[in-house]
Amino acid sequence: MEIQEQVGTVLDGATPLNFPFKVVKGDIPLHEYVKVEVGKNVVLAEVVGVGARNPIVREKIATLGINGLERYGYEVAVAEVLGYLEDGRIMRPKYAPKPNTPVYLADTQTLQAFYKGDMERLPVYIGTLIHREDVQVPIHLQDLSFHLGIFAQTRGGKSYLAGAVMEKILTNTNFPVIVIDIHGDYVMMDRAAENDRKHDKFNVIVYYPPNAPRIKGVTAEVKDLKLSPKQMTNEAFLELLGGRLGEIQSIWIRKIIKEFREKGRSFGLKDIIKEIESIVENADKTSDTNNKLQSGEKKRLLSILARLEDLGEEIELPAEETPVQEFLRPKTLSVICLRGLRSRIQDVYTGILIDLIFRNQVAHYGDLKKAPPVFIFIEEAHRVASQEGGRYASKVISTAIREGAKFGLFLALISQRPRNISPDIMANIGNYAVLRITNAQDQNMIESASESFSHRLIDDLPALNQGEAVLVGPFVPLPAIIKVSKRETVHHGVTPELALINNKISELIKEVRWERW
Ligand SMILES: Nc1ncnc2c1ncn2[C@@H]1O[C@H](COP(=O)(O)OP(=O)(O)OP(=O)(O)O)[C@@H](O)[C@H]1O
Repeated sequence: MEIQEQVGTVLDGATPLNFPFKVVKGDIPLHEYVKVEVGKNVVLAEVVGVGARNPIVREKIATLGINGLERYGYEVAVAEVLGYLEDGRIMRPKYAPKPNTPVYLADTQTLQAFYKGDMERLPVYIGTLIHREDVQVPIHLQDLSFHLGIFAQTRGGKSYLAGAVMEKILTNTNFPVIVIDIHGDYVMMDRAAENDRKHDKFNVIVYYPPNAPRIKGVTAEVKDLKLSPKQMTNEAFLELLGGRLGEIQSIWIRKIIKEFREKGRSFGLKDIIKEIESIVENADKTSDTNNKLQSGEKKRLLSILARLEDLGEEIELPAEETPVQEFLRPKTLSVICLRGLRSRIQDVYTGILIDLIFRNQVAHYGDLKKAPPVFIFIEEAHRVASQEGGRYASKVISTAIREGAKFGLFLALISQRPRNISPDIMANIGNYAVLRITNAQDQNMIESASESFSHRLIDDLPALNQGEAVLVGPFVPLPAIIKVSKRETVHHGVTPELALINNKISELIKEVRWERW
């Protein structure tokens, strides 16, 4: 049994929601947890305001420089009531604590009882309370059915935290995880952080589109990501071509793709190019005027051809396909590495993959081999789920986030600009892991999208340090500010250490001079 440490006394003006108290011992930092008796219940509260008072030191007196007045000073804190426990459930009190009631520091045991993982809801632990490194905060994977938003400004620690959630899912459950990796932050997750050697906790497969630049030093299994035009919707294929196609041009493309589909054969980008070339050639050769192309028509086909050839220079769309169920193997992380591709291509790839997985989950719902529950993490979500309506990826994500959870599709959107995410998509995010954010528009977007994100928590966001996050939503027993624990696997998004690199370059320069000499 821990000894109760009184740190304050409740002052006048308490309500069931919050209460001021005079600090009687030590310094109480913001976000410290205290407990107080209300009736028969022990109520937990979080310190949300701290201030120093001294009734003697008024402005006039302060200028006189009188010694010894400090002893009349004291501190006052304000605590926000979190609740009390009844049969393991957190209840809100209906009464205020009485003035003059002692306020105690919440001991580890009490705090851990509030932040208790419910085994039925699959708890995993990614961090500890910021002032209490001995109190683990659970997040319940079951409640990721309300999806997750991971938001922070650049270098705030988003991908570090996302990787922590992924490694916990993969280590503690059999579910597959897919990450759309725009910057190559997750490609080293097959290695243990402690010794940089391969671990055997889960499998990691890194997929690159053919022709996409590859990252050096990857030790995970590497495969080609083969997406064929046959797997794509017409809309996705047209968006890959970029820019605005004329109506008749898109009718041509739809017609050609339809004919390929009807033949039931696999086909790639090259086959579509060949088909158009042969239409133009045959029309040129024929003497039958009915089969000749009008000059406008020929121009249109040639312009489509040029667009297809340009696309072929950027990416290869083979006739072969990577079967979507390959990404759904148990305990496997599929890293879809799109680093180095143009953002338009990255966005369409993201849309195609989410669409394929969503359709697979719907088609094979209930078949645990073909369509197990899957967690999908999407980087740069402000681009692919942006509010500039009508874009393919955004439409696909909007459908997946609205309807996917029923079919075992749990999404995590990662972004440094939540203000650009479509409000329709934001409205479907129930859980938040938010790190440091100073931009007011981003803060407003989060506050207006989330019922559980109080204004008080929003005010805390600019003051967070790197690696500190506010967790809010049904996936945590109570809102919490945590320090994200050290990663178990290697994070490839580490900020380059300039001093170290500079020294290495100096050595290289020395070596070159020595050789010349
Ligand atoms: N909890 C943590 N403990 C230790 N280091 C951390 C932690 N969180 C983040 N970092 C470090 O901070 C740096 C930035 O983190 P991270 O790559 O996750 O940022 P990000 O928000 O994804 O950045 P970007 O927007 O540039 O992709 C990295 O060097 C990472 O190793």
